[in-house]
Amino acid sequence: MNLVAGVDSSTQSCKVLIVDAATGHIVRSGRAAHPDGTEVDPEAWWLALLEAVADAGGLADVSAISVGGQQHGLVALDVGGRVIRPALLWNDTRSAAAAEALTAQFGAAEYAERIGVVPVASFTASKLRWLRDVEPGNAARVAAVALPHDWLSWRLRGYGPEGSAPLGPMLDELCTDRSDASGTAYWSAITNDYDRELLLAALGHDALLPRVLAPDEGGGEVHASVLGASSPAAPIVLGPGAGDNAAAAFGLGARSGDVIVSIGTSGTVFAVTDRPSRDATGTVAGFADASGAFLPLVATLNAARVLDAVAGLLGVDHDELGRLALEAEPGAGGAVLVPWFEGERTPNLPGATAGLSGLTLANTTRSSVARAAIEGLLCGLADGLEAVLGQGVQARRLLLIGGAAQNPAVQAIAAQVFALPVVVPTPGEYVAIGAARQAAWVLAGGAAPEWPLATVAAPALDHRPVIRTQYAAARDERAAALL
Ligand SMILES: Nc1ncnc2c1ncn2[C@@H]1O[C@H](COP(=O)(O)OP(=O)(O)O)[C@@H](O)[C@H]1O
Ligand SMILES: O=C(CO)[C@@H](O)[C@H](O)COP(=O)(O)O
Repeated sequence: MNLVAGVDSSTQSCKVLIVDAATGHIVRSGRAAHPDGTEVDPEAWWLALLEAVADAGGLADVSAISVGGQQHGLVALDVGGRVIRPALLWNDTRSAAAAEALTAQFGAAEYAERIGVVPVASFTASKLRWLRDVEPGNAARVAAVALPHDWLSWRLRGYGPEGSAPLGPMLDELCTDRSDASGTAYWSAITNDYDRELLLAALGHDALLPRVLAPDEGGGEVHASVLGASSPAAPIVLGPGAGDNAAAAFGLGARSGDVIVSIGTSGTVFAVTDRPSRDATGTVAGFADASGAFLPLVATLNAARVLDAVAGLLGVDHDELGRLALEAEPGAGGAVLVPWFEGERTPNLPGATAGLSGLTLANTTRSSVARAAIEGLLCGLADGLEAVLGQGVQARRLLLIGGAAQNPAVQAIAAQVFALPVVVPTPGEYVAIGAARQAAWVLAGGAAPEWPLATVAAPALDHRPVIRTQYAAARDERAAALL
């Protein structure tokens, strides 16, 4: 049996799957936690990757590996390959003003036309501009800019800071892929090239950027010494890797008619298309996918953690939160949670806070609050779905994935919020599965392997328009009050 490994270095944790390259069957798995916070020392991701690999039984019998990772995070490297400051993550909203400054400089329409995205706080370019404005000394030291998955792949190949990596700081060995490059806001999925003028506007000077590999192009080999005791007998081929959403689409084998809704730390709505999108409102980001196509995507900052917070407030676990929510009627008796706990990206209100409204003596109950939390989270994603469909995407079904998609109440309420058939794939780490599929593709060449997708639930369509109608009123009122 030929084994390949797929990694998901996501916001909250690192997950590793060891998979049969021929069938996609998962043979072993491992995981390790990431630190909390919106800025993280990348070394913590590296240590978590090594821990997750060990937890998965090592890579001694593995022939290829690919790394999927959270998008956009800024890993700024100096000339010696050292990380200049903790990485600024996609959910760090301090770069909101920087995003506005970049957009004002070129105009939203020009950004959309040139690179398919308009800057928001999450994108790497906005973080570089923030660095230049707020930490000019650090900005001046930037010799190369990497993303989380690029940097981890580089470390796997044995490169790294002088003195602590076997092959040293060879910055020109940094590689990335189309999907992650498209989340920087200085690489274009339309031209397949970096836009250096946009990089200069962000950072203030030029810097080395990772070489963008083709979807099935090998990105070197894992350096035996970085794996310690589990070092393999034969070389392990490294795939190009991908941004986590693109990796998930690849892992699901998404095709025309599929729209994916992922409820992890971020909430995302996306589809694989054969044409690039250009949304000058900036709501839909025109990213690239992991197969050579495109990935129009809407992201929200507030997703699974909305349920974590409300479960904590009610003093219950996720199962009980779901049970409580299903006790209340659709619409939660008029109680609405607009869940902008961490500011929001869609709509673009980085300074927003959450609000619970419509309370009466009748609906101020644990079950209504639990339902309002799930409805509010899903309504934000339903707004995202509308925007994706507005880009001409055809949708026949919605694939629900991510940590919170495993909750039966989330599945049932999704069938009430979305006016589309909802399908829940078997619970799984689809980002890591996509990375493993990419590794298998690079290893074998030819066409990408076809792995079957098992589904676990398909809740009957039960559309209840009241949920979105009352949410829209509360959302608009809250947004107006914040502006
Ligand atoms: N049954 C569940 N119900 C609701 N939320 C859940 C459930 N299981 C996991 N989660 C939440 O899902 C999140 C992790 O999902 P995941 O997709 O792995 O996130 P990420 O990839 O962003 O790290 C956590 O916030 C966790 O609390
Ligand atoms: O910012 C985005 C997409 O644009 C996020 O989707 C990040 O890629 C983080 O993903 P998770 O860790 O929540 O999976």
